[in-house]
Amino acid sequence: MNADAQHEAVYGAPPEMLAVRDDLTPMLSQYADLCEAHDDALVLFQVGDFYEAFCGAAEAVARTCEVTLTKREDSTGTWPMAGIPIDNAAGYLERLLDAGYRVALADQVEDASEASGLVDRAVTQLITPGTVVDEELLEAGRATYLGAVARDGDDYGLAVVDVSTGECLVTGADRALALEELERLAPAELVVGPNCDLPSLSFDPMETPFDPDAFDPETARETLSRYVPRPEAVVESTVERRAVGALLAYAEYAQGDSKLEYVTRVTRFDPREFLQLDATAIRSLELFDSRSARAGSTLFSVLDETACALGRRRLEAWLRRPLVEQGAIEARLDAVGALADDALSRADLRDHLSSVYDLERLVARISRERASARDLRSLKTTLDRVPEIRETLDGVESGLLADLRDSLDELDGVRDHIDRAIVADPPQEITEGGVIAEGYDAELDDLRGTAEDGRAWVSNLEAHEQERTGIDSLEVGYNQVHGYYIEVTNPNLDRVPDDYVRRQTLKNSERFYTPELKEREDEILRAAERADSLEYDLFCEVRADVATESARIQAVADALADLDVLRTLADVAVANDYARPVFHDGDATDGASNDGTTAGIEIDGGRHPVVERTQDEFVPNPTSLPQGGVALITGPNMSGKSTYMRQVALVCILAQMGSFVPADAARLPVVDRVFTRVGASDDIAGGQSTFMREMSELTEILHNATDDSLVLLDEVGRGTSTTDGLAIARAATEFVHDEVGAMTLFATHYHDLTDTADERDGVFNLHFTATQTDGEVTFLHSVAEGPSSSSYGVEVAHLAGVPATVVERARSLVEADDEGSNTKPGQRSAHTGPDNDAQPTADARPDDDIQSPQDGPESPQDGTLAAYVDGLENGHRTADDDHETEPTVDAVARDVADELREADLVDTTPLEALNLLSDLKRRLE
Ligand SMILES: Nc1ncnc2c1ncn2[C@@H]1O[C@H](COP(=O)(O)OP(=O)(O)OP(=O)(O)O)[C@@H](O)[C@H]1O
Repeated sequence: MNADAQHEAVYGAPPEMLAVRDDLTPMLSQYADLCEAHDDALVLFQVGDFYEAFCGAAEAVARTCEVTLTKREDSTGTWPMAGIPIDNAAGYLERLLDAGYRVALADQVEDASEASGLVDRAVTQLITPGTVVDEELLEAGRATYLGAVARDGDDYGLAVVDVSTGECLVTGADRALALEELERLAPAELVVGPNCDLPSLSFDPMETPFDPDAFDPETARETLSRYVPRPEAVVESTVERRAVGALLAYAEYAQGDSKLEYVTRVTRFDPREFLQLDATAIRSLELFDSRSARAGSTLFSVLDETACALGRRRLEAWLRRPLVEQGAIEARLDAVGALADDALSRADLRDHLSSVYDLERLVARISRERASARDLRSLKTTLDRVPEIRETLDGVESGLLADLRDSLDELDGVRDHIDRAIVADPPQEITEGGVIAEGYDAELDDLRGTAEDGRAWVSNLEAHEQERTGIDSLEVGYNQVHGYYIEVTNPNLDRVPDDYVRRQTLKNSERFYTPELKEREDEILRAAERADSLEYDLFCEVRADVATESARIQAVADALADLDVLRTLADVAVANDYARPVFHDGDATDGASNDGTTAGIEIDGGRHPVVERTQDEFVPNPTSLPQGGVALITGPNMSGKSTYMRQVALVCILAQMGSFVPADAARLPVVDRVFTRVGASDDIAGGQSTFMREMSELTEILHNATDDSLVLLDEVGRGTSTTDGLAIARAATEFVHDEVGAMTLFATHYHDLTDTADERDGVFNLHFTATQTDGEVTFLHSVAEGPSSSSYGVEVAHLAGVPATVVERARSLVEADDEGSNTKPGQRSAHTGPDNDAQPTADARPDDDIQSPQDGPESPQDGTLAAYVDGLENGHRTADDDHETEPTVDAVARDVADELREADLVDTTPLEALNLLSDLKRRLE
């Protein structure tokens, strides 16, 4: 989409114009200059009411915006041209952005009527996915980030800014963590520093080339010092400083090389201060985006009862970044609890917050000098709510709510100022008067008085002149071109007095003025014009004055956002019957845990917050997952395994973001990370090798999970042959149990895997079942202890109405397989086949010996999964695994390789070569 080749003809001055540079008309010459100066964007050039583009850029605009490609002809040539109307440019700009273009708006910066010759034009704004500030191009409830990444050896710095609100975040981490954070923040546009070497990302940011010098440590310090007094106090390393410095430098450049006044806080965070959710987990738990077409089928949409855009963005941030500090989590839970218990305050808060405007964006517009008088009034309306909100919070018992109430600065000065200065219902335009309230400025009142007196004199003039001249039909009127006039019809012209001066002749009448009328007119116009321009100046002064309070207003915005989220979480908890989770510190004596293991996740009557909304009757299920425990979950397709696993993860995430949870009760540890690996068939990776993806996600988990992590494995190993799949699944289970110690839920169709529970204390089986009632298959959706019956799949096939002959044949195959098989892990056995008989997939392939990629001489002999699988297959890992290894692909491959090595290609005819190849291939297969 963002093809450079495509942009070559679009960005920069059109070569055909440069060829006749000296002969171009002044306007096109100005266009070419601006294109040259902004050769990293498509220049849209204001000509009156249109933005125009020429040559290659015109073709791109015409194609992308579906507008007509016309041409401009002059003495130097014929130039392809396309234009978009300025009045509704937003929709067109959006299309250009979506098509991957960066756009520079070259506006007329002087009044065309005052210009002597060519109107001055300048690029006033660069519009790119990460720098858009126009309301129409922004999603109200979502932060749009611009990001920058810098690298120093193994350390990465990452910074993002939301240019529409001024929120600026910076962090530093090793490569893996930084990439994870980058995925989580998913900036719309990314400035990548030298040598960063980023892999392909799961989202699709516009990568922006920018001056590498901006990443220089000293330059970055200088940039950052424009925003914070002591850069060293904000960031923790040079690489963080380089990232945030370059980021701000680019944002300034995009906003016309000026400081971003509304960036009043640069906040550093450590990813480890939050529950880490990588992009895979965010996606597979469907926190924000759902793979299902059903509306409202994400966790965010279930929670989103926010009353204002501030709250909506904050809710998203909290859900993306649940906490790990128990005190902070409890503070949020206390606040949610207090509001949940107080329906009246909750309703009042909702009411007040729903009339709160998007303060963060308002303040940014005010600082950027783009706010209108209406924006200032919106600010006032919002601030008017603050005392009421404070009052509502007076009676509510919670430390956090009390703190938030205290930080709600009433900003009386700002409110009064706006109230005194700006009329109650100002016009959208700020240059045409009617904006400043009466009594605010004496000079303005005088000027308005003069204009008013003049108009009053004119309105009396008609009667006065009718009486003086005796012409009853005489009229006094006004038009834009000629100003005030006295109109006399032709039959009365003989009675016109001598002081009437002819102004205009019409068909049936003449228009006149008198010297006094002219004088009054000049007076009125002078006063009105002067008043308009004074109003504009006064308005700018008020706006600038309000801008000096940006930081205080942003602090109010911050508190309102938090309040809206806490109120929302309370609403959701009450409406959906959620319970307050209790956190324990992992001590078994602290309760709940049964058999001496350390207490882990204990949930009574847990529900999936999203699925329960779409289901007539959702069956709640308990969870008891000790710390370090691995639950192997079996059961037929559609029985509820994935839903169950996800609901456990969602309960943990909700709890750590400070929300009540969909359960009767929950006792939880604070988890440090949630990992998910969902099965190949569920994977949206599409054409890529899903197995490779599955394995790299598994590797990621096994490397990074800790004993405080929650791991969901859904059908791991399904992407390859049954033998390898089962071996990998077993190895992964053992590894995660023996080496990692993470709380793990593993849904599997490999029935053989359930044996692992006999070998390891911390591994246990759970299962889901189905029954048949009146010929209908019913999934009970309730979890039970122990493994699912191994032949269950065939029974489900039967229940599902698969023809009897097929079911019988399947049964006899299972029995035959049972009799003739080993039960060694890694080999097909009676139960080895995935028990998801209702779903004939790749799993149903006959047994084969495709070697797992981890095998072979290069296998690392360390504590990795690869080594583990290797060990298993070679019989060294498990004490009771004393079977001979089946003839493996190793031996065949070695033979084939030897034969290839020995083949004398010089003396081989093409036919012989083909035969050899075919033979080797057959043996390998
Ligand atoms: N506890 C429950 N109560 C009611 N309905 C449920 C419950 N759990 C799941 N369901 C319903 O069953 C459907 C299938 O559930 P789920 O995808 O979890 O099954 P599964 O066992 O993981 O299937 P597969 O093995 O094919 O992935 C869900 O979409 C939901 O409609």
